[in-house]
Amino acid sequence: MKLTGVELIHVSMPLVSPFRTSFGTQVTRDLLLLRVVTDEGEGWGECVTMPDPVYSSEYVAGAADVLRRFLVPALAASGPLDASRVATVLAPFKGHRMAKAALEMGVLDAELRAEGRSFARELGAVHDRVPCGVSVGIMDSIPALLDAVGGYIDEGYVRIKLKIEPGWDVAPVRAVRERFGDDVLLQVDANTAYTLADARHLARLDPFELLLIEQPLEEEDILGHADLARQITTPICLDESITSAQSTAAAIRLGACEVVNIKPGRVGGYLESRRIHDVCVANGVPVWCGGMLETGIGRAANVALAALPGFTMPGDTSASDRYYRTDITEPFVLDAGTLTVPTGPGIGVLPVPELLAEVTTHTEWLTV
Ligand SMILES: CC(=O)N[C@@H](Cc1ccc2ccccc2c1)C(=O)O
Ligand SMILES: [Mg+2]
Repeated sequence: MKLTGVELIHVSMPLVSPFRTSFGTQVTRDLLLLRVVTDEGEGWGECVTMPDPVYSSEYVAGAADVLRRFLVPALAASGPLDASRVATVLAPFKGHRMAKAALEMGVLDAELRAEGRSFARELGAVHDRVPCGVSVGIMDSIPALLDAVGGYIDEGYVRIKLKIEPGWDVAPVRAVRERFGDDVLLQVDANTAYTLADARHLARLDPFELLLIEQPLEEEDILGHADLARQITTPICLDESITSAQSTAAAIRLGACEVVNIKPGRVGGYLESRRIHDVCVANGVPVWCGGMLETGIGRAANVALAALPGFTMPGDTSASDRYYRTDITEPFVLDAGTLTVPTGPGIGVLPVPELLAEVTTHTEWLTV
């Protein structure tokens, strides 16, 4: 398979409602899609960067630049395309895992479509459908939060995740427990908003029997999470800190996490995601699939990944309408709390051209 070129497609999609986290409030999702064109057909990749480097160090314009000047030229110069070699070809360029993940995803999709093989089969999926959780933002009031949570439970979501930050943590968790009871699967995500000095405060969440607390401390603070784990009983899950199979093994060995959130964009792709899954399974650490408000393109691949055996906890693979009134692919619709794993070649979905055109702000063709 030979690379003909890559089209960068900048997309801006309005969110159905503002999504507030400890790092800010989003009202639209501005992201980058890659259309990888080869002599044997096309493949699609989704770059999950945000416009600003507030979730991680990557951001949309930076990803476009590193793809344009370094990653795509290197891939083009590396000879015949082979998805299993993309990470090696791109390794000389440090970091930029979300940009690398998008390019590898596009090559893998093209390769698998040409072979008539699905992501699910390539990655080793063992389920036909995956149970879905939902991520609930920080709200203006407790009543508003309870309305939102009640709505998601009515829609069938099997797990509720609440975004928290200092000043919005114990009270919302207590209110959800009091309203919806102890049987609701409930977890929280701080997106690095706390420090080890908050340990005693975070221990006040212990009585609420949460499944986990996600990324309470900053990305680099692996030892801090290990120290925190000795001061609270709520299991710690890492998100931003998990960047590779190697860093996952280190975090587990250091006692920094009991659960892992796997996000293909954050770790450099779906192949590294499978390696992280394997490391976690070997260590008895449950994993779940995180979300970056992907379009149906990334969502399709995430649902396939979430069907691997070690994904034993519901992830943030929510339905398309959690974030978008209109997705750019056929929408993913919740069915009895689950999403169905795509079975078609590659990621199994394609953008609907007129829907993609409506949300495309600009495109750039990278010749090779
Ligand atoms: C579903 C979920 O909570 N995702 C991320 C945080 C997040 C939140 C908001 C976002 C807005 C635009 C792009 C990416 C975003 C990622 C997380 O688990 O930490
Ligand atoms: Mg998170």
